[in-house]
Amino acid sequence: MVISRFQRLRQYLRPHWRLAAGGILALLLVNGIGVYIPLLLRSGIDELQQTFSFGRVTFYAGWIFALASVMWGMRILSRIWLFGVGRLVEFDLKQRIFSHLLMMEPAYFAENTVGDLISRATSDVDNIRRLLGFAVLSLANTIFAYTLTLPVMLSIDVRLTVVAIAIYPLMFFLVHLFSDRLRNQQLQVQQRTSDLSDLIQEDISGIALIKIYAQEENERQAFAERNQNLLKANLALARTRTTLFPLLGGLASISLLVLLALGAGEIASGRISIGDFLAMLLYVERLVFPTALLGFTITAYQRGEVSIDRVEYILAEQPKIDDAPDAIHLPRSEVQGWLCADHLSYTYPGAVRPALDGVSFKIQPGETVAIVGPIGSGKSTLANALPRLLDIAPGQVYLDGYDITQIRLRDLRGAIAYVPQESFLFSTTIKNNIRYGDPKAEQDEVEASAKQSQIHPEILNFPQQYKTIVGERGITLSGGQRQRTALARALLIDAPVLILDDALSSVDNQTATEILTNLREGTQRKTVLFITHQLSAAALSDRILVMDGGRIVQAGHHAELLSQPGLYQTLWEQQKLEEILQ
Ligand SMILES: Nc1ncnc2c1ncn2[C@@H]1O[C@H](COP(=O)(O)OP(=O)(O)OP(=O)(O)O)[C@@H](O)[C@H]1O
Repeated sequence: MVISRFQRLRQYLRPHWRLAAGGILALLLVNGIGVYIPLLLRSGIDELQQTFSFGRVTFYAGWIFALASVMWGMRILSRIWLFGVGRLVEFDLKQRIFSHLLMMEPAYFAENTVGDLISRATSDVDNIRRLLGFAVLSLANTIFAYTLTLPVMLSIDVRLTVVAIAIYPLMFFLVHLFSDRLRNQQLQVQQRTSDLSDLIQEDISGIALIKIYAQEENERQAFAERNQNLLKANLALARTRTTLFPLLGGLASISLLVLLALGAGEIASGRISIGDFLAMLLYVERLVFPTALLGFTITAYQRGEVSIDRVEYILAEQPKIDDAPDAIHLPRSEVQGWLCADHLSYTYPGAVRPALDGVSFKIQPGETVAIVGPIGSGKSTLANALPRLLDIAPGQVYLDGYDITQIRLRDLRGAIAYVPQESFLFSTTIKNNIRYGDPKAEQDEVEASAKQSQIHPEILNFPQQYKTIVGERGITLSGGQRQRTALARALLIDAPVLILDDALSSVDNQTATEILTNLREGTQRKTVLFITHQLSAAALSDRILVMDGGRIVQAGHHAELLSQPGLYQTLWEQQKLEEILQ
C-alpha cells in the first residue's frame, strides 16, 4: 500500500502529538488575545472620548499590558513547542536512517554514493524539520489569524475590510514568486560552497602532489574561479532578499493608506467610531505577517514533500542479507569450526562471468588452509561469502553442518573473525581499535592479542602506547602496523573461525611466517583460512586450495602440489624467479 506524504507526516508527528497539540493550542490563544486587544482598545478610546478619567486609562492600560504579556508568553511557548517537534522528528529520522544504513550490505554502499546518502540524511531531514516546525506553525497561525480576525473586522465595517485586504492576495503571490527564486538561489549558494570546500579538501590532501608538479598557481586560479562563483551566488541571493522585504512593506503601507483615506470619511459620516477605526488599523497590521509567511510556507511544504520522498526511499530499501524467518541460534562457544562449501557459485550483480563457479571443499576444526591463486581468481569473493557479506543463495555453505543462510547473522559473524584486505582503523586509541569487537575487554586481553599479532613491542614505542590515537586525528601507522593491529582486533574476539584476506601482505615474510606458525601452534587451535600471495607462508599450512577463474583447480599439501605440474608449480616458480630478480 502506498502511504501518502500526509500520512507520513502524521506518522512522524505521532510520537510527539502532545507537544504539537500544545503548540497549536498556544497559537490559538495568541490569536484569540490578539483579536481581543484591539477590541479592548476600541472600548477604551470610545469610552474615554465621552468621559476621560485617569483611573479608566490605568484600567485599560493595565489590562492591555497583562493580556499582551500573556500573548507574548504564549507565542514564545508555541514556537518552542512547535520548533521542538520539528527538532524531535529530525532526531527520530536521523536515528532511523542511520540504523537502517547499518543493516544494509556492503554492496548497497557501492551502488549508492556516500555524498547522496549524507545529503538525504542531513539536508533532506532538515527540510522535513522545517516543514514540521516552521510550516505547521505558520499555517496554523495564518488559519487562526484569518478565521478569528476577519469576522470581527467584517462586523466593524464590511466595506473597509474588503478594501483593506484586497491587496493581500497580491502580497501572497509576490512572496510565493520570490520564495521560489530565493530557494533556487539558496541552492546555488549551497552548491557553490560545497564546490569550494571540495577543492580545499582535495588540495589539502594532495598538497605534496601540487608541490612536486609546481601547480600552486593553477590551483590558486581554480580556487579564485570557484570563489568568484560563490560571490556571485551570494550577491544574487542578497539582491532578492533586499528587494522582497521593502516591497512587502510598501504593499502593507498602501493598504494602510487606503484604509486611512476611506476611514476618515466613515468616521466623519458617523458610520464608525474612532475606536473602531483604530481597531481596524491594528487588524490590518495583524494580517500582514501571516499572509506574507503563507507564501514561504508553501515553498517549505513543497521542498519538504520532495525530501519526504527522498528519505522514505532510503528507508523503504530492504537489506538483501538478513536473518531467515526461523534463523538458528548458534552461540560462539558451541561452534566447533567445520566449514563446508558445496558447489558455491556467485556472480556479482551486472557481471557476465561468475566470480565463484562451483567451489567445493571441506575444512575440519583446527585446520589451517591457505587459498592462493592469481589476481582476480575469486579469493576475496570466497572470503566475503563465508560471513555472508555477499548475498549468496542457500544450500551452498555450511558451518558445523548448518546452512549459513539459516544461522542468525549475529551468530554467524560472531563465529567468524575476518580480517579484510583493507585494514580499516577507526580514529580512536589503538586499544579501542583492538577491542572493537568486545569493547569491555581488559588491557591484558588487548595486550595478549597484540602480542600474538606481533605489534605489541611497536605499540610500546608509540607516544601514549595503547592510548595513542590513530587515524585522521592521531598518528599514521605504516601499512604493516595497520595490518597487524587489524589482526589483533580479529584475534581478540577469539572466534572459532579466522579468515585472513591477504591480511599480512605488508608484513615482512619472516614476521608473517612467525605469526602464522604461532596461530597454528597456539593452544586454542582455530580453523584458519588465509588468502595469500606469499607462497612461502602458504607452504606452512595444512592444506592449500589453488583458485583460478572462480574455481578450485588444485588442492593438497605444499610438497604434493609442488611435485605435480599445474598452476601451483607455475606460481611457485614465478615467485622464486621474482625473489632472485629483486
Ligand atoms: N564488487 C564487484 N562487482 C563486480 N565484480 C567484482 C566485484 N568485486 C570483484 N569482482 C570481480 O570478481 C572477480 C574475483 O575478484 P576477487 O576480488 O574475489 O579476486 P581475488 O582473487 O581476491 O583477487 P586479488 O588477489 O587481487 O585480491 C574479479 O574478476 C573481479 O573483477
